[in-house]
Amino acid sequence: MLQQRKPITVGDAVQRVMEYAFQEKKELVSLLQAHGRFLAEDIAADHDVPAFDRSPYDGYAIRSVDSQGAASENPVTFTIVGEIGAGYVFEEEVCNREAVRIMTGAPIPKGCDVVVMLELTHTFEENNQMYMSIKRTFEAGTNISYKGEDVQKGTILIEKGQYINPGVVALLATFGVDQVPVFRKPIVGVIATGSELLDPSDSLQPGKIRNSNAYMIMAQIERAGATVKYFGKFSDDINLCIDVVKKALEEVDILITTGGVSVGDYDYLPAIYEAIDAKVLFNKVAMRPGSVTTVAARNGQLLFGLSGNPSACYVGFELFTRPIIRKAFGNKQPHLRREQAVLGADFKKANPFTRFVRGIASYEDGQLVAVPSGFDKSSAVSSLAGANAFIVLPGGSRGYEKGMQVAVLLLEDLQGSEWPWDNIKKSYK
Ligand SMILES: Nc1nc2c(c(=O)[nH]1)N[C@H]1C(S)=C(S)[C@@H](COP(=O)(O)OP(=O)(O)OC[C@H]3O[C@@H](n4cnc5c(N)ncnc54)[C@H](O)[C@@H]3O)O[C@H]1N2
Ligand code: MOO
Ligand SMILES: [Mg+2]
Repeated sequence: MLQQRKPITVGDAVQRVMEYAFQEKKELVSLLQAHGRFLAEDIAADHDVPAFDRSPYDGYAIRSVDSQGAASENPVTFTIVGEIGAGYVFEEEVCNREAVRIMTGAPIPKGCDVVVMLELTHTFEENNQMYMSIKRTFEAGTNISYKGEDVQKGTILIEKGQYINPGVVALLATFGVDQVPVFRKPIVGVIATGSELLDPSDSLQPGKIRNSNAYMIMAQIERAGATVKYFGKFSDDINLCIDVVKKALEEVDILITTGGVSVGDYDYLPAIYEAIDAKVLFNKVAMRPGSVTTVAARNGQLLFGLSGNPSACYVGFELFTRPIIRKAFGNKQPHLRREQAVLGADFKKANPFTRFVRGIASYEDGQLVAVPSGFDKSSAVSSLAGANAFIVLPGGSRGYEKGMQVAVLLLEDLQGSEWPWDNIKKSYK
């Protein structure tokens, strides 16, 4: 007699998985390789930025005191005593009614406390000497970019766990971090099971389908930030699959299989977990699609048994595997970012399990609106391409109508959320 599986809530299932989060590991990568990684240490400023007072404009550096009395009917003339471009230092002290031609980014010469923009000056030559005149006064400090005005020495600039975006790369370069401490990417193995599977390059044959899940999961692993190790597709042969799973576990941090987790005659994953002494954390989740998602643990390693149905497989990865990967990066918000949205279309099919409808969330007049992205069966592959969100429809006996408030989980978002599973309630008009 078939043993009934007991469904648990999605939140409980995710929690069971997160208890197996593994130890973060650090490595150094060159700055050129750092984009898209996660910082493994806080980075503090070891100098001010700017590191010296500098000019924000092209013009003339002068002493404010010398501009006193300047007016349109009373221009004040300065002797130009030198010129300084960015990257150079003007060594002499600037004295009474002297000006130094200065370029944007150059250090302010000693004695000067004002930069006059070139457009406000008149330059002329007399007896082989260059002069400059101005027709207004300037207060001390006009047009000076002060040392430390951007960043002060000692400030924590970027915290451990921060995603390294182009702006973070700029800071790392500014502070000379050319070997960047980042969290090591977990290696995630992928195995596809199913005697019906063909490679994408194969021609279709009767009863067969192309293996889309493995390629989809590999792209999801990369989107989550981890490294992929693909072991291939295998027919439903239990002994072969046991060998492959065992071998794969020696080479990866996490192992994902797709297919074979339900109750069919050739659904061998439950037997495989038993054969290799893996402890099943759950094998039924109160969700659609992906109710058969099974997760097992063995020697601290997690095995994700994702469904063979493409939409179920996709959802299972994002809800259960993604946060484990993000956690390995010291990320404090490893789960999909949750937002509130207005349902943009009726979804009348009631279901006792919480639905994760693949959807498109977009702003309309400042309001986030979510609509399904297409065909909604667990077996659907077409609706995945357009999806940027899951529309979360809690289980119940009634359907949902356009205009209701719903939670959405955003798929392409880097910010994530700490724990999106509390207070997901039914919303009735
Ligand atoms: N009697 C029951 N039957 C089923 C149940 C159930 O509770 N009782 N659950 C259904 C649900 S829900 C799902 S989801 C599927 C899960 O199936 P499996 O995870 O066991 O996966 P398979 O049987 O191997 O395949 C299911 C489906 O997906 C296609 N598939 C498999 N691998 C791939 C791949 N790599 N790329 C693309 N498509 C793939 C496969 O051909 C099947 O059509 O079980 C229900 N049945
Ligand atoms: O696990 Mo199935 O995806 O609920 O449809
Ligand atoms: Mg099956």
